[in-house]
Amino acid sequence: MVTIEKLLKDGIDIIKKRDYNNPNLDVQLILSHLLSKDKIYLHVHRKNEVSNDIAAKFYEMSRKRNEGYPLQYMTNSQEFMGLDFYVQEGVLVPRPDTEILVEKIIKIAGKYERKINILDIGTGSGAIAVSLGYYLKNSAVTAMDISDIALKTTEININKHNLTNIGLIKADIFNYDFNNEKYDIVVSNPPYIESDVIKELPIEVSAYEPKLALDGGDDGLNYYRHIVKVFKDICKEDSILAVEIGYNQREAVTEMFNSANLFNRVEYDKDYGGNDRVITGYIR
Ligand SMILES: C[S@@+](CC[C@H](N)C(=O)[O-])C[C@H]1O[C@@H](n2cnc3c(N)ncnc32)[C@H](O)[C@@H]1O
Repeated sequence: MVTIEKLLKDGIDIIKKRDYNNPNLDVQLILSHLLSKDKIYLHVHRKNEVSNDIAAKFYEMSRKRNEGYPLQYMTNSQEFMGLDFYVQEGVLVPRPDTEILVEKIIKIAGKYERKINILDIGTGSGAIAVSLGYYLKNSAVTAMDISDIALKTTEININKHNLTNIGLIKADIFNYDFNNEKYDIVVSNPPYIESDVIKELPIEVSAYEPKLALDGGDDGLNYYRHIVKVFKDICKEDSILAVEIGYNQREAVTEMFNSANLFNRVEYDKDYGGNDRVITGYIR
């Protein structure tokens, strides 16, 4: 039997410090998860012994974490918009930057008195769709993804938050017939990394997060080109299109929005690092 204190110390020795990880926090989160207790418990009960079974799992998970395996896939959890999301290998871990996009839509949608139809293209864990469904009770949200595991994960999150205003569509956005369906708001955080750049990202992302969620083609812009085209067919006379973009994509995506000859106004919102992160086009 080994104490909590010893496990935490051993874990920090196993997980080597890199630029973007935090071994001290990681070991606490791994052990909290295994013991189903919060971090404070670990500190108050440092001298408590844990079972050999848990200790073995802890060492295994610490070694995996040291190889870059994302913590969120081990704990099956990521907080987003104040809600706990179930996440698993095969879906993108929701990022804080994406909250800018969700906050933008919540602000816009608050002004509608009618029921609003929202489409989320590339829903992943359902972070955007589920948050919008949760905070906008006057919304009917359609969450679309090409990936089975993404849709399964979104369904888990819909049930976790007891929502009844979200529907799922399994579809490839490049090849889907909307059949006259129209939406008030179309939102997307599409794959937008240039194909060649993916291998340069931190190992957590490049080795373990799904390429399908990252790869935006040679220039990273394939999905935006197509989403603007699709939007033309599914918009109403006052619809809104809002997309998350990469830090250097404002100009190119603005050009696409402008060439659509559809939007009366385009707005930009910055992320916490001061980069343009969300582009929103208003037809009216
Ligand atoms: C960057 S992730 C965004 C996930 C989630 N919306 C978020 O913000 O955390 C992009 C998502 O698009 C999905 N996707 C990729 N290609 C697609 C396609 N052709 N049609 C529909 N969805 C696609 C991926 O499976 C992935 O879940």
